[in-house]
Amino acid sequence: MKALKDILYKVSMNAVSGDTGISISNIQFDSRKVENDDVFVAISGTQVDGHNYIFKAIKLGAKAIVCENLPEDLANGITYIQVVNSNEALAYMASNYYGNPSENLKLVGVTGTNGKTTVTSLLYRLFKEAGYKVGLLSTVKIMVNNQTYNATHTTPDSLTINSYLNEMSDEGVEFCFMEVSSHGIHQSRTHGLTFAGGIFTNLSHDHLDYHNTFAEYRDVKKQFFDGLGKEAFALVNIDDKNGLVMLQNTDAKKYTYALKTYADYRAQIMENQFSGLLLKLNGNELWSKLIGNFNAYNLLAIYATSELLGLDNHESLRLISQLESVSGRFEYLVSDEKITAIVDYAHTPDALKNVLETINSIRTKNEDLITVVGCGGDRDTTKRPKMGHIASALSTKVIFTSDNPRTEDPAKIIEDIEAGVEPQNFKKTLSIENRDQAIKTACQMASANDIILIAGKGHETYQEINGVRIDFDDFEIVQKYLKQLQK
Ligand SMILES: CC(=O)N[C@H]1[C@@H](OP(=O)(O)OP(=O)(O)OC[C@H]2O[C@@H](n3ccc(=O)[nH]c3=O)[C@H](O)[C@@H]2O)O[C@H](CO)[C@@H](O)[C@@H]1O[C@H](C)C(=O)N[C@@H](C)C(=O)N[C@H](CCC(=O)O)C(=O)O
Ligand SMILES: Nc1ncnc2c1ncn2[C@@H]1O[C@H](COP(=O)(O)OP(=O)(O)OP(=O)(O)O)[C@@H](O)[C@H]1O
Ligand SMILES: N[C@H](CCC[C@H](N)C(=O)O)C(=O)O
Ligand SMILES: [Mg+2]
Repeated sequence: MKALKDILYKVSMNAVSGDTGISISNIQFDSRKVENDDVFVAISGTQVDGHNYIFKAIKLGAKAIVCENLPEDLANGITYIQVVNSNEALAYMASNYYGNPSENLKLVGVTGTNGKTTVTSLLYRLFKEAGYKVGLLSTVKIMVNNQTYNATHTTPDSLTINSYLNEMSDEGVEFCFMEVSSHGIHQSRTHGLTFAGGIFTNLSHDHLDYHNTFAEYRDVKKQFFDGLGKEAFALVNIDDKNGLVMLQNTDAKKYTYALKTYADYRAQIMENQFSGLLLKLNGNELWSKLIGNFNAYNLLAIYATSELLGLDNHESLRLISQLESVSGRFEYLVSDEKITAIVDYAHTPDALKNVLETINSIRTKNEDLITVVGCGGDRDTTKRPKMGHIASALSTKVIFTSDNPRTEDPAKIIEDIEAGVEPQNFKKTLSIENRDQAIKTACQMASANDIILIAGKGHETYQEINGVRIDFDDFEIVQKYLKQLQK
């Protein structure tokens, strides 16, 4: 049991009714999880308003209610706290409840449209190899040093974040790298955390269903940097024009990285091949097994962060050169018949363009590039034609297929993608709704030295159709068909 008034430290309150001296058991923001002596935080969401469940929470045993709007009839014996912002209140309460664990370790947040999983996961591995206890909160998985947990979100809710940070702190974890999504910032999931640093990778088209306009999306990302303290560092990619925007109002120490312009951390690409990248990085040579220009940015961010966190430069260059690609990010295999299959999580127009340009820059013109791609349902519909346009313009052949349709009709999603194909590229495209069959067809179409790119789902091991997740793994499927089709 914990004292409610201690949990409310820093929470901005408008009114209090009842006793805040009471002890509470747990914090809940979902009425369905409430048990005796809990405090229920009512949040107005995108689907329903948590305020409608206050009475239900009380029936299940809630002793205290935190809400933005007080109900008309206040129940006897219940403490009501009216707050300015329920999401922010929840974030402070979660942090207080777990003893402010973000202060016990060096927490680094990575934000941007693409590259967050790559940068956080590789930083996790780098610092582990350097001998530290490390934590990771990422799209792919959560790590508390050596313990693995499944991830449900890129940035979990504030209670979950603080619970993992608490476990990390108990384990003696010194560094934690976490992805900070725009949804996470907007819903204050990271509010009140003490960050040792923040990294901005890039900004391009995504999530415009949620944020309405690109400017709104950018400003949400900027809020993360506005919230950093003066002891923290803010490290931004200034080849992206939004990099400097992120630094405009931050108190943090400012650092920049770039390939194309002068910056604190800069690199030149000396070689870019299928076997990896050779970079000149702040005067040092760095060989990496990672592939593609965009990974040069990720490597720069990783190197800069390791220096800002105090790692020896030569040691970190040595360790970075040993890092392998992250699961589902440019993961590839070469079949006995010399067909290369690449599985990549590119699910935004920019990521797809980067990955296709990378493949085109390292393949010879007589090899075909066959792309299999779809778009997720219940997500930004405006990125669909853009992805259709890019895939058909930059590949020799394209098969449009289903991604995670969620509650949408996959055929309709494919139509949206096809709408972006320019007439001269029509003949390169075909559509096969069944993703398994689409991958099989790509394997049948390919001959020796051709490259198959399967984009959009990367590490995912499921396909979500109408709320049900069926087993589905792009990598396993392409591996299976390439083997089966061996002559
Ligand atoms: C659009 C979105 O971000 N939604 C998140 C949000 O849910 P919501 O606002 O829709 O919640 P709601 O259903 O309207 O309910 C409002 C409140 O009423 C409560 N409630 C509801 C029903 C009930 O019976 N009782 C009750 O108390 C709910 O617990 C909630 O507190 O808050 C929930 C709790 O934190 C999240 O789980 C949920 O993530 C959904 C599942 C989701 O799919 N989110 C995706 C879009 C997301 O967050 N993605 C980002 C980024 C991905 C990227 O960058 O590529 C991520 O960080 O993962
Ligand atoms: N720095 C980068 N710039 C542009 N594209 C990138 C970069 N890094 C990775 N990508 C591309 O974006 C895809 C997704 O990368 P990654 O998973 O690291 O991004 P993310 O920001 O974590 O995405 P999400 O928003 O889904 O969590 C990769 O598979 C690759 O195609
Ligand atoms: N974090 C991203 C992942 C998209 C992956 C893609 N496979 C899809 O399902 O749309 C999102 O939730 O928008
Ligand atoms: Mg991610």
